[in-house]
Amino acid sequence: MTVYNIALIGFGGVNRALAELIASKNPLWERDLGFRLNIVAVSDLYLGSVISPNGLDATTLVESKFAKGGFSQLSGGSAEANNEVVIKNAPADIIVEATFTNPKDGEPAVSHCRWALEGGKHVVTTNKGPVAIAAQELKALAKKNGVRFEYEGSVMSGTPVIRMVDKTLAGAELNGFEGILNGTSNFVLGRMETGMDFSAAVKEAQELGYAEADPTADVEGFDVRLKVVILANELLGANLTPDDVARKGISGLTAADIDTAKKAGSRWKLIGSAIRNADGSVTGSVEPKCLPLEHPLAAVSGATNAVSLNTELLGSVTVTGPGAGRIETAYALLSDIVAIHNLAGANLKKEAA
Ligand SMILES: NC(=O)C1=CN([C@@H]2O[C@H](COP(=O)(O)OP(=O)(O)OC[C@H]3O[C@@H](n4cnc5c(N)ncnc54)[C@H](O)[C@@H]3O)[C@@H](O)[C@H]2O)C=CC1
Ligand SMILES: N[C@@H](CC=O)C(=O)O
Repeated sequence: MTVYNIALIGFGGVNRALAELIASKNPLWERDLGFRLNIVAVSDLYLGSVISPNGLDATTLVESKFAKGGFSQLSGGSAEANNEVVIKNAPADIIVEATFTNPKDGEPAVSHCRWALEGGKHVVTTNKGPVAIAAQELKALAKKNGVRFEYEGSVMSGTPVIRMVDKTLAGAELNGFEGILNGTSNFVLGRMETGMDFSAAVKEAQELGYAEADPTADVEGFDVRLKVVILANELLGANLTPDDVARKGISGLTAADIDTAKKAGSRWKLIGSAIRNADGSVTGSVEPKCLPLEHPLAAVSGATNAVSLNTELLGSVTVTGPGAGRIETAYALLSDIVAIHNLAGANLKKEAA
């Protein structure tokens, strides 16, 4: 039986959801995917950190109501989030990075990824910071150390846009994309259409686990800007940084704007896009657009995301699916681990007794 030892960095909505899945689905994964996951360490800013070489019980981790610093109660635990010690010293095959996204410089998550890859540990992450800001460096580091840096959940949560386009649209000649890439802002706009106030709608998105720790990132377009950078660099071969992408969020939209659009048979959406220019350069942008109801992105509601890919050979191909949510995003981490598992010659497989 193949067992992957994993260390969770950050134990908020997403990594907690992964632990929930581990608690209930390991037997299914063993049967259908050929591996099970064993949590050997967790580190969280609020809860502290713990290393348990034989593995922590996922159900206990999920069900215990730990107070601040509560991991100190566990054997091998500390009230401090000793991320560096955990990443470097825990006997993990895979580091699962799901701390806050820092849209400015990606830190400290970039360092978390660096420490892991330098130590020959795979990284799977839903954190957009390291991917948008340091993907080239981290991919090169992974290659040098014979491991993988995987980040499917950094765009559109568990909806497999990065891997799907990479694998199944190869050769279709992608010229650009436009999409709804932030679940929170789409959810908020939908709620405002029903008459809900902006702040109440943001609060609801936070309660549902969609929003960033600071929801300004969602409603002001910073989150979409990172996702445009990730998709443009990954799928269009661009070399954009967040500062290269023009950005405008939805906070300036009033109830009257929403109402006027509705009466005109249209709907406001926060659109992230990128196009390849005639000279080969790529331009990205984030802005609210008032779309006619017949537009393919106009009907995308709630925390659902969608991206229309403009290809030379197929025309427009639209991928749609969950764009946020705890379990949905934890699934992205699982899909990254499946990708690692499926790689021929992966040297991390361990035959348990
Ligand atoms: N929730 C969602 O729907 C999605 C989230 N993401 C990204 O996944 C990551 C995790 O998201 P959530 O779990 O929803 O966030 P969250 O805010 O619920 O949890 C983040 C956790 O990380 C911990 N943390 C923050 N900085 C830390 C540090 N330096 N060291 C150790 N722990 C630290 C916090 O204490 C918190 O428990 C974020 O980067 C987010 O942008 C990506 C796609 C979808
Ligand atoms: N806060 C983000 C979560 C996923 O990246 C969103 O709402 O889309």
